[in-house]
Amino acid sequence: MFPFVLGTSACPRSFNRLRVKYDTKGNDANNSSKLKTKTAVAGGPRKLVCTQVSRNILNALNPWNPWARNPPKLREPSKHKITFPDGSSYEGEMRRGKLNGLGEWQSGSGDSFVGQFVNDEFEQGCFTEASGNKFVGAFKEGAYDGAGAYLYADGRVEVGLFSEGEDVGDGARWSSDGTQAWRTYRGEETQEISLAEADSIAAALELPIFGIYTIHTSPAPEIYEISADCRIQLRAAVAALDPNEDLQDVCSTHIPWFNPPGGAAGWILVHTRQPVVDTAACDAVIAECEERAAKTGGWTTERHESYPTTDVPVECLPRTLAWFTDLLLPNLAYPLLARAFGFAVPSVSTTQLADAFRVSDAFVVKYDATAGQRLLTPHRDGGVFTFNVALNDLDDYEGGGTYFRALDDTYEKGAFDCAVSGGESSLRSRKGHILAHSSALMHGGHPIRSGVRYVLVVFVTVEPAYAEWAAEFYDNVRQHDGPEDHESTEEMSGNVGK
Ligand SMILES: O=C(O)CCC(=O)C(=O)O
Ligand SMILES: [Fe+2]
Repeated sequence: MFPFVLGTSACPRSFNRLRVKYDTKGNDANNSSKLKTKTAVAGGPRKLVCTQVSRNILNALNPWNPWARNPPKLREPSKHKITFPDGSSYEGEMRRGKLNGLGEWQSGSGDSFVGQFVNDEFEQGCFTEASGNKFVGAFKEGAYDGAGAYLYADGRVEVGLFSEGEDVGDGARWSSDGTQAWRTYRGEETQEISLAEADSIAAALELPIFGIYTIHTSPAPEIYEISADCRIQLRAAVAALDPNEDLQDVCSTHIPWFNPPGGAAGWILVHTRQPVVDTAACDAVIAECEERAAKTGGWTTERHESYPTTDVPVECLPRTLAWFTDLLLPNLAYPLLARAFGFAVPSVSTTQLADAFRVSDAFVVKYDATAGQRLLTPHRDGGVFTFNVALNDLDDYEGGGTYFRALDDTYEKGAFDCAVSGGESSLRSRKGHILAHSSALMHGGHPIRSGVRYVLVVFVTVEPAYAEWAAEFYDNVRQHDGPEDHESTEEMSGNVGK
C-alpha cells in the first residue's frame, strides 16, 4: 500500500502553493519558521502570484474568529498531573493552586470530564458517564446547568435546559438514526415533531456544541442555510462520536498516520459518508461563480504558481463568502476537521482546535473536459489541512475525483501516470460531501474525460501558537507519503483522456 522511498527530490508544486501562503510579505497566516525554511530550501525565491492573499483577506475569511483580528500572545500553558486520594486524576492547567483552565479529569469508576475548570469545578465541557452517555454543556457545582446536549451511547441525542443536574425545561430528542424527533419537557417526550421543529428548539437554546446546532441566517441568504437533514447528517457524523474509534464510521476511507507526535493513532484522510452540504448551497456557489465569470470574462488561472487551477477565490463571491464564513466553517468544516484531526494536536482539545483554525486560501475549482483545466497534477497544498466540498453530481462528468498517491497501489516513481492508475486511487465524492486530509498528503485532481466538475477547495492553517506542531505534522505526513512527483508533470498532462 505504501511503496514509498524516502528521498529528496526537485521542488514540488506544492511548495509553490506553500510559498503563496507563507511567504507573502506581511502575511502571517502561519508563522512557522520550519515551514519557511523548508520552502526556501525547496525552491529559492519565488514570484508572488497570489498578491491578494493578504492579512485583510485572511481576516475577511475568518471574521467570526476573534483571534484572526487580534491574535493574542499565546504561550503553552503548563500542564499538571494530579492523582487524588479517591483514585480520580486530573491532567491540565492550574492557577493559584487550583484546577483552573483546560483539563481532563478521570474518576476511578469510569466517568470523565474534558473541558474548562474554574476553581476546582467543572465549568463547561463534555462529561462522559461510565455508561457511555455524554453531556456537553455548562456546569454549576459539579452538576449539569444551563443549555446542554445529552448524547446517549445508543445514538439518541437530546437537547434541553438543565438545572442542578436535572432537565427542567423544554427540549428536543432525536432518535438514534436521526430520522425522528420529539418535543420534551423535563426530559420526558411529549409529542413527535418534525426534524425542522426539533432543530429550531436546539437553535433557540443556543447550544455551544461545536456550533452545530446554531443556525446563522444573517447575512447569508436563505438558499445557503444548512437544512435540518444536513445538520442531522453532520451531527451523526461528528458530534456524537468518539474521536478515535467511531470516526471510521463517518469516513469511507482513511489512511493511518504513522508517527503522530504524542503517539496517538489517527487518520489523515477523512471523507463523510453522507452529504453534509445542501444541494441548494452547492448549486448557489456554482451559480455565483459562473455569474462572476460571465461578468469578468472568465475564471482565473494565475493564482497558484506552477500548479494553477482554473478557479475563483471565495473572497470574490460575496454571497458564497457570507455562507462560507457564517455557516460552512463554524458549523460544518471546522467541527469536522477538529474531530478528524484533533487527536493529533498535543495539549489541545477539539473545541480549542476549532478556534485555532484559519483559512489560508479558499477557491472554487472548475474542471472542464472540453476547455481549460481537465486535471491537477499531484502536489501538496499550502495549508496544514485541506478540505474540499464536491459541488456537483458524479453524473455531470466522467473520471475526475481527488487522486491520492497513498491510495494508489500501482504507483511507481518515474512511471507514475495518474490518468491511468489514478482511476482507482481517486475519491469521487458525491455532491455535498466533504473530503478532508493533511495538506502534506500527495494528491491531485484526477483527469475528467467528459463534462464539468466543480469543487470548493479550502486550505486551513492554524494560529501561530500551533506553528511548531503544524510543521511537525506536515513533515511527518510528507515523509511517510514519499517523495515528490514533480518530474512526472509533463507525462501526466500528455496522458489525459487515456
Ligand atoms: O480536484 C480535486 O479534488 C483536488 C484539488 C486540489 O487538490 C487543489 O486545488 O489543491
Ligand atoms: Fe490540492
